[in-house]
Amino acid sequence: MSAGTIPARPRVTIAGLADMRSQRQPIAMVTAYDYPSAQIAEAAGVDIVLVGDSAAMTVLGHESTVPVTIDEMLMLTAAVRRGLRTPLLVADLPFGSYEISDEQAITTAQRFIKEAGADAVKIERGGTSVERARAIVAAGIPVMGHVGLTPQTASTIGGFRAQGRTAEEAVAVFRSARALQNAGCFALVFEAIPSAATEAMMPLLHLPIIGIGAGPATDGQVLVFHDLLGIYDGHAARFVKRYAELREPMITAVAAYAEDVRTHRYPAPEHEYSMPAAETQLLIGLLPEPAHPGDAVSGITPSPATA
Ligand SMILES: Nc1nc(=O)c2c([nH]1)NC[C@@H]1CN(c3ccc(C(=O)N[C@@H](CCC(=O)O)C(=O)O)cc3)CN21
Ligand SMILES: CC(C)C(=O)C(=O)O
Ligand SMILES: [Mg+2]
Repeated sequence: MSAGTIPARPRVTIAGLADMRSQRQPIAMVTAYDYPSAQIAEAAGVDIVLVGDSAAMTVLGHESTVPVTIDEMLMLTAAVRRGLRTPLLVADLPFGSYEISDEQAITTAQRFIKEAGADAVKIERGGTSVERARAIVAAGIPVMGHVGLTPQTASTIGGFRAQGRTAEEAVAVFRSARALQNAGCFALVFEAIPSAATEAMMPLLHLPIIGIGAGPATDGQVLVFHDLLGIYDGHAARFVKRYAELREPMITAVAAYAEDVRTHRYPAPEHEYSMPAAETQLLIGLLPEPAHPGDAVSGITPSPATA
């Protein structure tokens, strides 16, 4: 069945996500960073697409999420917008783009809505981020929170490590989650939190919780596009499940192309454009005389010795 024959799914809304939580209908979320990955997420029928600042690592090759800029994230988000219709489009606000003041947070969030077409933004952590979330929501922009392993501040939490593994730490995660809920967030990401801790918190929260490495008790799951497709070369976290191993076939395809070029198997006749024979004859008359033997071959500058 071609995509055109499938009836259009209604757009996913924030109210619709709340309904999914109350009806215990799991929410599927995936990251995307460009037009083709957005089209794939659309065709796959996911509920939420996140333009994650993980782009810093998966797309831009940085070692953490910290270096990605607002302008880089805007460019990626705008590309995803062009490939997406149905899922809710959430954009990560990058490190340094919302922490300074409510004014900075609102200004940055507005750019993602106005310039890139995001439906909502996501910010990390409790603490001062709770006030930022409240301010952005008050400015009319939906906010998703993110607690547990917060990669933007990995250096202050001991690296890319699970959070809330002691009762005391788990209570701190819960307090952040509850504060973000009270600040008006429409959903939260729980990242790298023991399943038992997540399970204990779920009945105490009323908004959709999307987990990544937070066990099965959450209302939904999120995975990074490149991780689930097997095209990310870096270390895979414990929570990653690979649904495909696309890196090897991609390398094989590009290597086959290079080999075809080197052995003159590409391009074949079906890849060529044709020209009427009479036009070719006319062209030869119009072009300068071919070079004489010993002259420079076209495109190659003669060396002083042979010139
Ligand atoms: N490709 C990719 N996938 C991600 O899920 C992801 C990113 N990049 N970049 C931003 C953050 C970083 N994330 C990460 C990265 C590594 C681990 C990891 O390897 N953790 C170890 C140690 C856990 C522990 O001991 O507590 C693991 O084995 O899971 C976890 C989350 C999640 N996010
Ligand atoms: C892993 C998800 C939640 C994320 O924040 C990202 O991809 O940047
Ligand atoms: Mg992120």
